[in-house]
Amino acid sequence: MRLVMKFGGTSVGDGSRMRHVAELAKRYYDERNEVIVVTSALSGVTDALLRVAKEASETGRTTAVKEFIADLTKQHHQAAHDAIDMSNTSDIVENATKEIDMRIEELEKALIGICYLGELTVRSIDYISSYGERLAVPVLCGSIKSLGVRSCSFTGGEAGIITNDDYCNAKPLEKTYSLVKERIGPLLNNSIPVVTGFIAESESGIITTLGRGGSDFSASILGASLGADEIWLWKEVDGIMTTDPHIVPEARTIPVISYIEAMELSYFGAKVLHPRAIEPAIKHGIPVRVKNTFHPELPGTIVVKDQKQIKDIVKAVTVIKNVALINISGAGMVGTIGVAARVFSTLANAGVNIIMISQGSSEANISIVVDANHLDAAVRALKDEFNNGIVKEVTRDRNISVVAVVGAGMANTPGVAGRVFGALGRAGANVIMISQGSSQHNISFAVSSDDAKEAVCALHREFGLECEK
Ligand SMILES: Nc1ncnc2c1ncn2[C@@H]1O[C@H](COP(=O)(O)OP(=O)(O)O)[C@@H](O)[C@H]1O
Ligand SMILES: N[C@@H](CC(=O)OP(=O)(O)O)C(=O)O
Repeated sequence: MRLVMKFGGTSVGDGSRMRHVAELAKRYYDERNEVIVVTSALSGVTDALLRVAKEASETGRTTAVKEFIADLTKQHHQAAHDAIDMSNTSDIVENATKEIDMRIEELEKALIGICYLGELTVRSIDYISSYGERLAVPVLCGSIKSLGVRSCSFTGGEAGIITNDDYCNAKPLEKTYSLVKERIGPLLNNSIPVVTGFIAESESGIITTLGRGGSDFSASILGASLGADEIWLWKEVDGIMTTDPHIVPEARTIPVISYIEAMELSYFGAKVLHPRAIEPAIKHGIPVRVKNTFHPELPGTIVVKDQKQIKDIVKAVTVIKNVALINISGAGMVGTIGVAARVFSTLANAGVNIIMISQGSSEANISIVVDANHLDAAVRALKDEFNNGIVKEVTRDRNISVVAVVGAGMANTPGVAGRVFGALGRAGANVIMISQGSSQHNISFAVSSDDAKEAVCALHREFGLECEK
């Protein structure tokens, strides 16, 4: 089989985990599979890079940059020593360490530059955050080599992933698919190529990123380009589960799920998949498997085009935190044509990401859930736009979460909404806003963040998701 295997940040969290990942890749390679490895940054490194870049631009403190660089160097040197087997040769660890040092030197220069400039553009954010993955590849590639398997490393751009220049959320261009095939395809019969997840390159060779959590997307792009038999996303969980196991420990693994359900789950906040991760896989009909790096013997979840038999009405419950509610109200809105259009174009022009919308039939009120980071910009833009009395009030609430129940079995099954809201009522969770897409594959609603955990637990119980069927 031709397999693209992506390992997330927790899976490559340190040197001993990297070593385990290298052994896993070798095991499948030795079983006569063609294996391409995609790696994320060591867990926490992308967050740390973004934090230090922001601090550098705000405070200009070069000493803080130097301290960060010293820690990062130590962390990656240690990882290289722990991941790379030195019983045969010390060259591999020396080469990996040299590459790490070279990358870190470039990174330090860029961060010091940001200190002096005092500004951080989206292009610089992508450049800085790319170093998480660029520091991880020499370690993983070295680890695989030290196990006696040929390996070479690539950045996403070197592998052929070419995007538009929508920094921080770049989209692959069509030529990616043939370029990756041309560059990586010929290497598969006698080596395990290791490619950085998350990062790519624009047509003019500038580093771009595919958005946070974007390594899943990279794996899917590579899998689609190379006509993989399956794309395997290795994580710290047993698969796609009925809800986040960190919220409800009784969550169970979903053995089979359709593309559409998996996409809905990720749109509604299940951090297990990047929201765009399976688009290329869908387009090329490639199954995606989610597996646990630390329990490779478990089958995980397989995401397929169509599920033959749908026995569960609701497959999973998700929660999106970090959102906020805006309420736009005023008697003048009733019967005034074009208010909604003005609201949405104003928010679009302000770069606000809208998560949920609801308008009562009285037309005197529009409620919108937005990304919490966009709240201030959204309220400012709406107040500027409606300063003529049609809208009386624009209010905000930051203490909001969106909970969703997802499942293709909900379509045409009467009574699901009744059960959802009945369960929430019994749990004492106050529903602030409701939305159901016409696909009938999800019902989502906003609650106070204080009620979110209870709401998720109540729905998980109501639909029998915690017990084996
Ligand atoms: N429905 C779900 N099923 C599985 N994991 C979920 C779900 N919803 C949220 N999660 C979270 O997604 C995370 C995915 O695993 P992780 O190893 O962090 O992935 P990656 O490193 O690829 O980003 C888990 O830590 C888990 O808390
Ligand atoms: N390192 C990047 C990309 C990524 O996908 O990471 P992870 O696989 O750990 O979610 C991030 O943190 O966003």
